[in-house]
Amino acid sequence: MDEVKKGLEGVVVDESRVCKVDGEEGKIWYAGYDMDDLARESSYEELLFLLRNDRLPSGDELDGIRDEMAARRALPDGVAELVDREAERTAPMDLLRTSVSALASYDDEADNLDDPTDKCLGVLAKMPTVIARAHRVREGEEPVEPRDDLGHAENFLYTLHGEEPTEEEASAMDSTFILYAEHGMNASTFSACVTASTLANVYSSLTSAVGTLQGRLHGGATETVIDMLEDVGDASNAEPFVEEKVSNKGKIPGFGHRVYETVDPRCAHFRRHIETLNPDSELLAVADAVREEVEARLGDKGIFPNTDLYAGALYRELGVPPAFYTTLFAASRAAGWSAHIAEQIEDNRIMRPRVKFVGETGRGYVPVDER
Ligand SMILES: CC(=O)SCCNC(=O)CCNC(=O)[C@H](O)C(C)(C)COP(=O)(O)OP(=O)(O)OC[C@H]1O[C@@H](n2cnc3c(N)ncnc32)[C@H](O)[C@@H]1OP(=O)(O)O
Ligand SMILES: O=C([O-])CC(=O)C(=O)O
Repeated sequence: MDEVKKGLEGVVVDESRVCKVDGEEGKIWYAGYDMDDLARESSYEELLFLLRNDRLPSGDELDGIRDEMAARRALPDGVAELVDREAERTAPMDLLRTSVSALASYDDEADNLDDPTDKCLGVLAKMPTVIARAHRVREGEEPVEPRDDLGHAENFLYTLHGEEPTEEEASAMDSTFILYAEHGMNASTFSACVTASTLANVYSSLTSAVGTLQGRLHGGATETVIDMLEDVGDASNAEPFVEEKVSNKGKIPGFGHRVYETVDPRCAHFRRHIETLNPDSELLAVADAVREEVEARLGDKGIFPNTDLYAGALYRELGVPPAFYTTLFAASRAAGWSAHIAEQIEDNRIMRPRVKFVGETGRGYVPVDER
């Protein structure tokens, strides 16, 4: 009864139709569809439709969700002002979290839970706008308003850089949104579900999730990986770097996963896009060299690359500064958060685990002047 499952390892909290992660085989299925196929063939908007409706859209339905997302990209004036005011001094993930929270103030029916997915899509459409705007303000550049004739990923790069991306760049960006979109009951999704289980509004649930993704054991690893690759500097330094980490029992960012016993299947997609955009990427060479050393030393222990190993190197090729990497992970994962929030609300029971009490009882209270 009182067995403690530290880190909730192996605990099954509910049923879900959203995503199957097969950690033994290294496969991901989004609503029954192979993630590998979707990452190559699909678009983020199509995935949003799939997660919402449990089926792929017709051509008209796909146009419909694209138009709907595009129409919801603009920020309320108050949130645009918040971003403009805070972007310089506030870390991007903190600002994204605060902006998601602030969006509740501009929804007259924020607490209405009749169609949580629709409300989440309104937030999800705006997250890239917040990110691009914050980046431009930090750089001392004029914000670029979103365009409704561009897809979700293409529009993000357009608002970030002020010019339309190439087809390869837009396709790589779209892939990153798909790759990071969903991954079962990970920490940030769990956090969203705990908040949703109290019947809090979706702004609260999404804000909880953004906050949870920030940590460097979860989404924040996208940024620590880049710091590590830059510190290593050259592929020839990978061996002594990994040797030193292993002998000091240090954790190497971008490796290890609670679910995978093999390489994370998303790595290959991030990697192939880096190769397409820049076959001479030095960061890619360093990441590959570190990977080879880690697999040789820790593969027996089940330590393999996770999705974050190559993500930063790809974001770099797309011109995204490192401080914004985790915000893009959040903007992508919002798809999964939304789907799980909807499932939670549809068949809800408040989340309320227990802790095993190991403290004392019966301590006699002594008034302060007698201590
Ligand atoms: C999108 C994502 O969130 S993916 C994960 C992103 N996070 C990272 O890349 C950070 C580095 N990785 C880690 O810290 C962990 O692997 C986590 C947080 C992802 C998973 O943690 P857990 O499932 O709790 O594994 P735990 O930390 O207990 O590690 C188990 C063993 O593997 C080792 N290990 C786990 N990850 C690593 C790593 N990255 N480098 C070296 N050793 C590792 C641990 O030292 C531990 O060894 P021990 O049994 O000898 O003490
Ligand atoms: O599933 C997890 O524990 C971590 C995660 O979010 C991911 O790998 O995308």
